This record gives sequence, C-alpha cells and structure tokens, in this order.
Amino acid sequence: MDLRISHPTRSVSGEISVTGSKSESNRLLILQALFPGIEISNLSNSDDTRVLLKALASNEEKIDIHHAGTAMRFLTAYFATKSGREVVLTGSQRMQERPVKILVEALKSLGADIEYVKNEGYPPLKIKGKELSGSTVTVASNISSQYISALMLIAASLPSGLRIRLSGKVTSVPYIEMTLSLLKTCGINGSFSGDLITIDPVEKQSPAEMTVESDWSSASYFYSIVALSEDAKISLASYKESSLQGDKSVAGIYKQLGVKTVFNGEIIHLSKTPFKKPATLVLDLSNSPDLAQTIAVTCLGLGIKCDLTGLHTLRIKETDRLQALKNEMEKLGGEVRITADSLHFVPSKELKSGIKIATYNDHRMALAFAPLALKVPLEIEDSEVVSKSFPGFWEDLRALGFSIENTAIG
Ligand SMILES: O=C(O)C1=C[C@@H](OP(=O)(O)O)[C@@H](O)[C@H](O)C1
Ligand SMILES: C=C(OP(=O)(O)O)C(=O)O
Repeated sequence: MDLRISHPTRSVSGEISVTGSKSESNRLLILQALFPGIEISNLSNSDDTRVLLKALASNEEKIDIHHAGTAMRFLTAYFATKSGREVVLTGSQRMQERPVKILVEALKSLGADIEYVKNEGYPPLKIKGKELSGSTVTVASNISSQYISALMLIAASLPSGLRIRLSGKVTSVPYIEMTLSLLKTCGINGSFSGDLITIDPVEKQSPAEMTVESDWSSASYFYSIVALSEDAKISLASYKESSLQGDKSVAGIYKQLGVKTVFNGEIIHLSKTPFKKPATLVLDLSNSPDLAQTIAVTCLGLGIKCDLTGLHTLRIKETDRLQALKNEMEKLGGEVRITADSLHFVPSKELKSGIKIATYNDHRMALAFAPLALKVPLEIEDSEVVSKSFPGFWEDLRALGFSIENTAIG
C-alpha cells in the first residue's frame, strides 16, 4: 500500500513505546534454543524476530526466513550443530543475493556439512547438522559482523568452545560486543581483544531472566522527527543508559542537530532545542550502519551538507542502500555522490513537494523518509515494508499528529 503523508502543524508531542531490539531478541532466541533456562521479556515484534521464532519451532525440511539477515546467518550456524537435523534454509530473492560464504566456509572448517543449493556463496543452503569438532577458526571481518556473531552464539555449545581469529578491519564492532555481553549474562565466559575472540565451552549454564531493551535503530526515526519539526517533545520507552546497542550513538549525533535527550529511569525524553547548523556533518558510521539512512534524510530535510563514511556494508543489505538513497534523495532536491563506502550530500535551496519515494523492499527506506513529511508532503510506496523491524510505525506516526492516507483511496 502506498501512503500519502503530511503533518498539518509541524509541532509534535507524544509518548511512544518502541518494540524490543531485534538484534538482542534474535541472539537471545538462539541462546535459549541452545541452552534452555533462559527467560526473555520485551521480545521484538518485528518480522525478523517472528521468522526466527517460527524457524526454531519448525520441524519442516524447508525454512524460509524472508528478508531477515540475522535469522539467516544465526540459523546457519545453529542448524550446522543440530545432529540428526537436515534443513534447507532459504529466504527472499534479495536474501539469495546477500553473501554467506565467509560464514559457511568457517563452519565447514569446523566440520559442518553445508551445501549451496543454487549459487555458490549464497542462500539457499542445505545443512546436515552434526557435532562440530574444530575449536579454532579464522574469519574475514570486513563484510558483515553477523558471521562473527553467528559463530559466537554456537561457540559455547562446542566441546572445546571456540577461538575466532578476525582478519581484516572489523566492521559493525558494537554488534560483536553485544553478542559477547549477552553470552556473559547467560553465564558463558568469553573475551574479545584485538583480533581474537575466545568463548569457553559451557560448563554449568545458570537460568537467566533477560529483558530486551527497546530498539535504538527504531528510536532513530523519532530523533529525525524531532530534528525536522518546528517544535517537539517525544518520550520513548524502554531504554537503558548503559545500552548494548551501538545505535545508541544516535543521541550524541542528533545533539548536533538540535535534539536534546534526557533519561528519566527507562524513559527517554527528546526535545527540540536551538542549535547552530554544522557547515558539514561529517560522520564515520562503520559502527552504526543502520543509522545512515536516517541521518542522510535528516540532513536533506534540514538542508545540511553531509559526508558520511564507513558505509561499505550498505551495498549488501536489504537493497543497495547507497544507490537507493541517491535515487530517492535526488528526487527531492540536492546532489548526492556515492562511492563504494561513502555518501556526500549537497542540499538544494528547497525541497520538492509531493514526491513518491520508492522503498526497494527495505524497511529503512520507508522509516527514514517518512519523517521528512514534517517539511514537505510526500508519498511512501509499499509502506508495509516497515514490518521487518517496526510493525507499529505508522500507528505511532498517527499518534504524533501525522496525516497518513492510502493513496488508492483519497
Ligand atoms: O548483528 C546484528 O544484529 C546486526 C548487524 C549489522 O549488520 P552487519 O554486521 O552486516 O553490518 C546491522 O546492520 C544489522 O541490522 C543487525
Ligand atoms: C541490515 C539490517 O538487517 P539484516 O542484515 O539483519 O537483514 C537492518 O535491519 O537494517
């Protein structure tokens, strides 16, 4: 469904409860399946978590995880260790274009039995579970941290644990740190220092009660809303000052764009404050790739030049996000130059109104462009895409005073 969006007053206030982090949820679900006794609350209601839950409960031979990158990577490792279980793990057309070879080869070097069903290096995968014998593996770490997290999640279930040697520049580091922290909370010992990760085999796993923190990547869209509004006060639940999520960096980044964050217990209060526009916003986002679209679009709306680097992983996500950003941002005005790993935006004098934004099967295209309706009315194609990470998004926007109509009706 395509939506027409605007905001009649440009002044925003409200209280929003954001669903649990899909990254934390999907790690904890794999750990719970491997080490019973883990209780989880505030689980994400995203499609990516639902498909993982369904896959873990399934006895079918074929498992389809749609667009969910973490589910694909984490389940590849999980099923490789499940003796006696045979599955074909597949996903959407785009998932079949997202590389998985580094993980598959690492698992094979530990003794796993995995075959490519169609194209070498890509899903679908035929996995025959067995006890893995190896205890050391070297992994290229500049393509996706999800391969490393996948290995870390199964590591404690291997007889000797696992030593993972990282080669190349490590990307999306906070996600690796998140995995290690969650392992430790579940009573599993491990360390990450320099290019070496060590996870001990589980000895006596103690029962753990885990509350998933709300999703900081989802919070980023409210930061953008506050930045683009005339005036705003939004409170978001439930967040922690000592978050495991790297995207918490959104709070510091948006301080430069006039958004103040105040923690009050588990609620964060966002408000619009006067600020001096930076001449150019320069950021290396290699630790927070999922914030790139939000920030680029906020800069477009505020007319701020930006140079965003560290974006090499964006080309292999739900779509080629660099190309998608260039295409859609330029429709509204301004110039966007992209390289293999960066985006450079130069604003135009004004934004074009009524533009239709294509979303490329990528939730973050819809989520990132919608806040721009505070500046100009616009249309978002295939609005359902948001359910990959944030099913309640459009309802939350309505609660904040956005006018949202189905273009097929009005
Ligand atoms: O481990 C995770 O939960 C994630 C890691 C990141 O991927 P890459 O490591 O591929 O950049 C991120 O973009 C993705 O949304 C979630
Ligand atoms: C890249 C993302 O997810 P995944 O890689 O898990 O599909 C995302 O949610 O932005």
